Amino acid sequence: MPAPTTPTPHWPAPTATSPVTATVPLPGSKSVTNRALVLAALADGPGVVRRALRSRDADLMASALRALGATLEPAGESAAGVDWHVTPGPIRGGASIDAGLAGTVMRFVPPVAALADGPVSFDGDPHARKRPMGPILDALRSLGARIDNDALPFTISGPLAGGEVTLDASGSSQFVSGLLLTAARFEKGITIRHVGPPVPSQPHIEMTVEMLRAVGVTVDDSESDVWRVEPGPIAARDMTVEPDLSNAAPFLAAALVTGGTVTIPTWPERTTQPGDALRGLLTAMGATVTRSQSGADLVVTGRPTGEITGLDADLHEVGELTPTIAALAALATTPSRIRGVAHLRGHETDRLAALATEINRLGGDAEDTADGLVIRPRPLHGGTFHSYDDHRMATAGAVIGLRVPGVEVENIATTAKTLPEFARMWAGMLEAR
Ligand SMILES: O=C(O)C1=C[C@@H](OP(=O)(O)O)[C@@H](O)[C@H](O)C1
Ligand SMILES: C=C(OP(=O)(O)O)C(=O)O
Repeated sequence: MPAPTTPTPHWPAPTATSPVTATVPLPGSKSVTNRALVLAALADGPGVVRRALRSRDADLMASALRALGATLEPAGESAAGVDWHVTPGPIRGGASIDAGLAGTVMRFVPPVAALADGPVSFDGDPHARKRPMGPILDALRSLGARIDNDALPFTISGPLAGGEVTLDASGSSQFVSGLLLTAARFEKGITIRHVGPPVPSQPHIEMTVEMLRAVGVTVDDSESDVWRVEPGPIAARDMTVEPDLSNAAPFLAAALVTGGTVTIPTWPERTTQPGDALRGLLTAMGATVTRSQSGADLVVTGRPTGEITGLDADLHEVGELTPTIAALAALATTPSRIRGVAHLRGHETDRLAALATEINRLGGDAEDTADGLVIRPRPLHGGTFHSYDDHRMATAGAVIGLRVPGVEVENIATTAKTLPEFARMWAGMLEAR
């Protein structure tokens, strides 16, 4: 596939000269932040979203909700994030929403916009126009909205009353999450029925359902592939965002690659974040995964030799971990097969094609299959690792560069989508002792 070019200088990925020993505190989860902001903007009174992520995707969400009538005031901003004081307002029409490349903005905000008193237009980055939107836009149409296109850019006009809808969410769980987040505000609530191949990223749907219940919304998910939300108020709350466990992935991978130890503070005991699956995945690849003495932190240690074992894994539920796992697989001593992630072709870029192309560009042996990747051991060499404006491609390049001298990641700044401080945190991890 053609690699996009950008004018920014390439980032020389640092190569580790010794095992890393670092503690890496992570800012808040993108997925939790953007759900919490939507719920706060739709609530029945003022609320607070604490330790919210500041990043491109989160800032786009904040701007979108402001444009639709909510007031968001930042307080206590630090490296850990920001406390947003959110005061809901009547949902206003006439806004133009920039979704950037954020799936959460392009799928979670249109149902909010359908509550507005006038049309709302949406657009985003050039690649955002290629991301799948059809099923959620058709669902909104069948509930009464008028929408003039089947992908970005589009204009949506409500009102919609809610009711029953059937859709195929095999392309993205965000179609379901987006409808669920606003549904209590529809006059009739919603019943969503998924028909088609399995919905990916179930933990993200559980995250939506759990967060809705935490703000007093009644959700029935007792039948598989059917979700029913009762109409009613969304309670104003004080919510705290967990650290982003998917963004822990490249840092924890560094423990395996360098034969070192990486600690992530305040890893939740129980969470709906898919990043929690890293505990099992990294163990399968040779890591020792424990909790700190206090029990609060996650500690991952690689084999002293730095040897990484390939794995055969279905990542359908945790697709956003694929780029990091693929980077580790490219450094492993045995073959890997990643399955169940055909939907990654609709992510920030076609991640299956991009990963295979970039691993092979460095001399590796990777092949994209219909629903995943096959990666076989082969020595890698330096070269440019293109990021395709995809934050997780950029961090995958950084993981490979830890071991392979001369890797240069194109457009490292794209990590700002969910972790603007990535390059600085990466350098800090390598300097820590
Ligand atoms: O709801 C969410 O916050 C997300 C759901 C998943 O989307 P898909 O189901 O489209 O993979 C995930 O990959 C994305 O990073 C975030
Ligand atoms: C798929 C991802 O993002 P988005 O929320 O834009 O879908 C991701 O972060 O890996």
